[in-house]
Amino acid sequence: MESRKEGYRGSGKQKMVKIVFVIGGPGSGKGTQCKRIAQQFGYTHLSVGELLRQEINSGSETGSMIQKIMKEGKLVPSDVTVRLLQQAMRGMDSDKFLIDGFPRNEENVKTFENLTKMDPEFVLYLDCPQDEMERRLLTRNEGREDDNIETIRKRFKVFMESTLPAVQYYESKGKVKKVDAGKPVDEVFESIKVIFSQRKDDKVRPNRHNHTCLIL
Ligand SMILES: Nc1ncnc2c1ncn2[C@@H]1O[C@H](COP(=O)(O)OP(=O)(O)O)[C@@H](O)[C@H]1O
Ligand SMILES: Nc1ccn([C@@H]2O[C@H](COP(=O)(O)OP(=O)(O)O)[C@@H](O)[C@H]2O)c(=O)n1
Ligand SMILES: [Mg+2]
Repeated sequence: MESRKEGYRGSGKQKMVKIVFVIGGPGSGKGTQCKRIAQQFGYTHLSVGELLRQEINSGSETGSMIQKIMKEGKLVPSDVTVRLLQQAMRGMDSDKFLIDGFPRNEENVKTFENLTKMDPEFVLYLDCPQDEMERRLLTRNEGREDDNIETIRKRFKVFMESTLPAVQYYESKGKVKKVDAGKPVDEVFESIKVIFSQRKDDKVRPNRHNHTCLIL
């Protein structure tokens, strides 16, 4: 399917943007691969988890609500998440967004559709065995409150019960590109490169100013 830019009207201003969602279990390598994709193909990388952590660090009331939910490995209400995402997209002078860690459930999907009237170009699904994801998270060492074995297990459960149905929704629309994310980083990126290189808009190497990863 040819890529198609969507009108983004959330702020009153019209902005033509293209979005790709990156979904995968906790520790599947979303952040790692998104950085590379952003650099090589000129996308702006937005990590929804990082946006939520920024809100926690701002000390707002919403932030303390988010912190409790994250610690439990649960999902933040979609209106909060999508609002943060919209704000971040509005603030960036970019027309290609790689949205990492979103959607996480069907409510995320519906809220995004309702508020932005946009559809992703496609959904990159990083498929990784759970024991490998667990190993990676336990050695990630980013000081995250949710990277402990108890919360990790809860996050796996949420992934199976809530996120996989969202993947299935996009599968039914023919929008999912799945890669085996259990392999070493470079090998996973090789598979991802094939997917992005096949797309007309992404073939051309981006200009250098487009390489920014906004949040990470
Ligand atoms: N393919 C891979 N093989 C081994 N380790 C990986 C791989 N991809 C990522 N990692 C490491 O695993 C941890 C989780 O990766 P990350 O990109 O943060 O995943 P996610 O954003 O999906 O939770 C990090 O420490 C990262 O360096
Ligand atoms: N769409 C999203 C994304 C993240 N989150 C919350 O943020 C946490 C961390 O998300 P993340 O994407 O940074 O986690 P990783 O998969 O990168 O390990 C999740 O476990 C949820 O609590 C959410 O509620 N909704
Ligand atoms: Mg991540």
